[in-house]
Amino acid sequence: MVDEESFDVIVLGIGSGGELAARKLARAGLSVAGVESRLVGGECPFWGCTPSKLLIRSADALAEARRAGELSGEVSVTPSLAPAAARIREANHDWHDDAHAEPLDDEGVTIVRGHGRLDGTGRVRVQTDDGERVLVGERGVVVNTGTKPAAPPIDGLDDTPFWTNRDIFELTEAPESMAVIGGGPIGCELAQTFARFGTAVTLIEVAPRILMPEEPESAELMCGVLSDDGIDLRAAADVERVSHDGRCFTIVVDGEEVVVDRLLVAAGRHQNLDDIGLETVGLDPEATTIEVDERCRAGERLWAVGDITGHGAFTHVSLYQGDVVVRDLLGEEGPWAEYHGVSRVTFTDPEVGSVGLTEEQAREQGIEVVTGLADIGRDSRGWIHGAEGLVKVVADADRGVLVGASVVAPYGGEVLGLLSAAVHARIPVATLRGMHFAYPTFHRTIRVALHKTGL
Ligand SMILES: Cc1cc2nc3c(=O)[nH]c(=O)nc-3n(C[C@H](O)[C@H](O)[C@H](O)COP(=O)(O)OP(=O)(O)OC[C@H]3O[C@@H](n4cnc5c(N)ncnc54)[C@H](O)[C@@H]3O)c2cc1C
Ligand SMILES: NC(=O)c1ccc[n+]([C@@H]2O[C@H](COP(=O)([O-])OP(=O)(O)OC[C@H]3O[C@@H](n4cnc5c(N)ncnc54)[C@H](O)[C@@H]3O)[C@@H](O)[C@H]2O)c1
Repeated sequence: MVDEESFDVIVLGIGSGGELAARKLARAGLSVAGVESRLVGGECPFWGCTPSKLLIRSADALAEARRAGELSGEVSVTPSLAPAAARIREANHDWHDDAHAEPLDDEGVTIVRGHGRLDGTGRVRVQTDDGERVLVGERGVVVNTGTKPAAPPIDGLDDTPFWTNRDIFELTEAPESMAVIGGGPIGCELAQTFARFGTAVTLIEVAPRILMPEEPESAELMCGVLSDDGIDLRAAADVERVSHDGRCFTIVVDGEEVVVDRLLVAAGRHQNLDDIGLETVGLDPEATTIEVDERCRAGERLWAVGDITGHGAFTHVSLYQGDVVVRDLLGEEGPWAEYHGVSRVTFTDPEVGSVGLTEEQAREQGIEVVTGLADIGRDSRGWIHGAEGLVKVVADADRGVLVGASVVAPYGGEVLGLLSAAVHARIPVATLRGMHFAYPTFHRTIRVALHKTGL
């Protein structure tokens, strides 16, 4: 019989939102235990956002240096992954989580290392290296178990030493050649990055286009950009078989053999829900998401945050939901979660940012849609910069507000800020059109797109 340990709140899985919630709840005076089987902080700092954005920053510098030839005179560029690799190790302390665990410890959070499973309402059973512990959360349990890379069912793949995001950030040298399976955000960001470091990249996407959830105009533009980066891009492609001969991968795509040194699989994520005891709290263990209400409640004394809730697999969504849970557990009056203005940015060059609904999604919802599309390259700042890009706005003509928008531009994620505010706060298009837009900025192209809606 294991003694039960009592706390106010148990956080099961310490990803972005769980880390934030544990810290804030402990600071507010609650007793909190956090259960973590790998590294405190989760995917984002160790195998996700931070290392990928560090690599991208270095790759962007290479691309900018190469542009000097046409703008500023000759610059010779000899790419090396070493500085980026060193910055990644510096940022994540060689994959040690002290920088995340110690601040929690300082706030009084008890960190329990091991695999946790729900064990009925308000209870978590943890398998640690030293045996089992049973934690009881008097006020409840917050689940934040996140995702792991998924391997698609491709013949032979499992028998090969393919890489995922858990491997690629440990590299100190760029491979000579690499295939990337999956043209989502991870695949596109890393395909472009490695191409700029000199790797011969083949990017393979099963869907009709890359970046499928984005506007077709954004995806089409990025298809051209990635091809200009020298990437062999194959969309609507069927990967029939993968094999490895001890040295090279052979990937059979649409009947043709692609032979490469390395293979990165970025074909989606698997939610960590199948072994966390969902059945003990009346939830379906086969489910791919945990359904939550506007307070992120998933059941009796049960909350869920992050990728597992299906409201966007982004760090900022997990953090946003973490704050909602903190407010609910502390008895505050809200604000509660809304998802009509979730923004997302794929950090390719140019960046692809979007918020809210695409045109197609808005039409599917029966909205009276009008759109405005503007070319960044034809506006002053875009022309000066030599940039390719676009702004597309999706408006509800009946209500006179934007329900979605996309930006492809240098610093597109920053340009998106204004459009995110517009969608989130339902600012009338008429008000936006009456604004001042500084000249010459990239965000000034929003003015043209708004004009084209006719609203
Ligand atoms: C390469 C890459 C780049 C990305 N770039 C961006 C980006 O630029 N911007 C952005 O917003 N998002 C980005 N993301 C997505 C982002 O990383 C996730 O959305 C973010 O980490 C939030 O995840 P989460 O809070 O759901 O949990 P996670 O970060 O997945 O953490 C969950 C934690 O729970 C632990 N855990 C799981 N099961 C158990 C269990 N049973 N017991 C104990 N512990 C458990 C795991 O070990 C993990 O530490 C990127 C992802 C990848 C892979
Ligand atoms: N900048 C960011 O915010 C950022 C960056 C990276 C990842 N993320 C998050 O992480 C999540 C996971 O990213 P991801 O890119 O791995 O997944 P994803 O699900 O977004 O994209 C995976 C892609 O792989 C393709 N695919 C699946 N099976 C395939 C096969 N057999 N052959 C070829 N292609 C195949 C899919 O059609 C899809 O386009 C994303 O949903 C995103 O929310 C965010």
